[in-house]
Amino acid sequence: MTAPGPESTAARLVRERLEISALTRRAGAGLIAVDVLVNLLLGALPVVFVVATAVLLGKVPAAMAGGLDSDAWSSLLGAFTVAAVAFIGQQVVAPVRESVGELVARRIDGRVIDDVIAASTGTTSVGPLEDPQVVEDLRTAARELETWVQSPGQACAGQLALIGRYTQLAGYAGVVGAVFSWPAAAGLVVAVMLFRYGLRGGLRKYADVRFELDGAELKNDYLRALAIDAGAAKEIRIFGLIGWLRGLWRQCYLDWLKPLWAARRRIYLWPFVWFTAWGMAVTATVMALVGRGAAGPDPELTLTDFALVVTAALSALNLGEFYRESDLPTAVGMHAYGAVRRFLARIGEDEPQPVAASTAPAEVPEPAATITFENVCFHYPGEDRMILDGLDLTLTVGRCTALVGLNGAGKTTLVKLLARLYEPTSGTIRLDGVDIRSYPVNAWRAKLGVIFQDFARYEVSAADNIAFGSVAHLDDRAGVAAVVDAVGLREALDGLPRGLDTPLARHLDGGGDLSGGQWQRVALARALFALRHGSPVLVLDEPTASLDVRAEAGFFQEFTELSRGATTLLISHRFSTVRQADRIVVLEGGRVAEQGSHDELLAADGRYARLFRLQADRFTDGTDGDAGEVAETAEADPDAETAGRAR
Ligand SMILES: Nc1ncnc2c1ncn2[C@@H]1O[C@H](COP(=O)(O)OP(=O)(O)OP(=O)(O)O)[C@@H](O)[C@H]1O
Repeated sequence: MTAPGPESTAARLVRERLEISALTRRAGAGLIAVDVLVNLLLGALPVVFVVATAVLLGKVPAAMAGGLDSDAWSSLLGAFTVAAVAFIGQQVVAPVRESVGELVARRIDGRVIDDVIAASTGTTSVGPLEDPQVVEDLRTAARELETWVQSPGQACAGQLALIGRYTQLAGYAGVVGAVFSWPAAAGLVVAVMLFRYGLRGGLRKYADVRFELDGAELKNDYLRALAIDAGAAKEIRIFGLIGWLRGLWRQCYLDWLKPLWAARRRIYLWPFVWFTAWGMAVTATVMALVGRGAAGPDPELTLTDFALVVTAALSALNLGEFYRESDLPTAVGMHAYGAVRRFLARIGEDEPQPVAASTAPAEVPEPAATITFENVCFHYPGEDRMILDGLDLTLTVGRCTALVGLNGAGKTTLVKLLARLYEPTSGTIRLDGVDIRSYPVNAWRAKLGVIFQDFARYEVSAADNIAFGSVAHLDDRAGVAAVVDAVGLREALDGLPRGLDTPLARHLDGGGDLSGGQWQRVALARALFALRHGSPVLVLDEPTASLDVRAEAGFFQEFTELSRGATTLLISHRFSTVRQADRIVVLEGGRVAEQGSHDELLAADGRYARLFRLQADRFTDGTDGDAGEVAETAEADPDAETAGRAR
């Protein structure tokens, strides 16, 4: 199969317009009909006004001569009424058109946002959301959708607004053709379209350049957010990064704008001169023809006709201008929609295919004996390096398995595979002998309560933050209160303005915030809540990293009690936590290097024992007790890094 060649500009323009037309349909037939009608009206009314005004002028001499009671005066009044209605009608319809256009744009953007959200949240795997190209397309689309200025919806509304402008042009050309000459009318249309072609071509190229510089614009957005967000505010001040940040931001801003300015000069100047010259030549010819038609002893045109043709021709030529409501929104909005379409197309590409249904039921049975990783290999999409390389591991149901290993050994990656956020590159994960991929993914995930190292901190009430562990039981206040007590959060939450109902974000009305360790307890409570509502497999990635020494010491004892009967996978660098697990697994080189109980591993005197003793040596030197870090040892021996974080 040969790869498709580059698309010609004309083909791209046609394709983009067809895509936008197809998108426009999503505003709904009724709303589109109203928009088209309003645009037709807005296009016709100025033409009616021009004709009525010219007719009015032509009737003035006869009306003046005939007096107030004459038919000529009545006829004058009739023309005046038509002109007045056309004029007032324009003033009334113009804002209506704005509103209807805005409604069309918002409705379409709402649907596009729905699509984007559905696609982002609908993937089985999180892989596509970490693909740099997908992320960039999503950010580009989101930027235009959030500002509502040059969004896909605005492109649709802008395209519909052209109906008004071109109706007007057709009306003026019709007047010139009917009253004077059809070739002159055609010449006017050609002149206007030449102006428009030059202008829209320039805008299209400008939009191309703008989107080519997307990377630079996104970098600017990042630096601006970095400067004003609270997240990095502390470090920026303490490390004196303000000057660096300002300088970099200024540099990035110029790196983005300078090519844009240069392109703008290049894009607009010569095409503008070229098309304007042609447009003016055609215009001059038409006007000369009109002048000749009105001159001489036996003119083709009466005075009224002449006034009408000149006004219509000049009004038509005015339409060669930039259309504020249409040109830029269409040019940029179409690009934004291109980004949306690319995002929607790519996000589905890496989706794992379910294995053949075999004999597995749609419901996931209660784990009975084991969860096994069989010869599992895995590398992240787009990367060659194997993170897991022939991993064989058995988790015994109802027991606690601790997973240890150096930073980057692949512990969190293993959890992602267990939760089917990624699928193994090869190998299989089984529940009691059945490939977990043969179950519906959501049914499988409902069996898990996973708290990652970087667990989510939702800006909702404390109660919901916990109850999200089992969203079907969001109203179970007694259950929430029970796990709050279990993880020792009662006092901290009672101290918040609205207790359990306090939104956990200070910028929200009546909101409050928690310390890092308190947030970690919220995450633990979420896992417990999941467990109590039917998720028998608990995975805790660094559950004690932010707990104080006393809380950490009590953690395991309490948690064993609370999670009795659950299958627990515990990842920790703290050996005081790890040692109490039923089984400990050391991960190294993408495989299990050692496994056994704490005593067995110490007796085997292997890697675990060495790491543990490094910690124990520190522990027994009497200087910093259980809370001591093995910093010096870790620095001296990279192998000691795990132990260095163990307390
Ligand atoms: N989305 C990703 N894309 C590419 N590589 C990744 C991705 N996430 C993690 N990695 C890489 O995979 C390797 C294993 O990471 P993982 O987070 O599983 O390690 P870990 O054992 O949990 O480490 P730590 O103890 O520091 O938490 C690391 O080298 C990391 O850089």
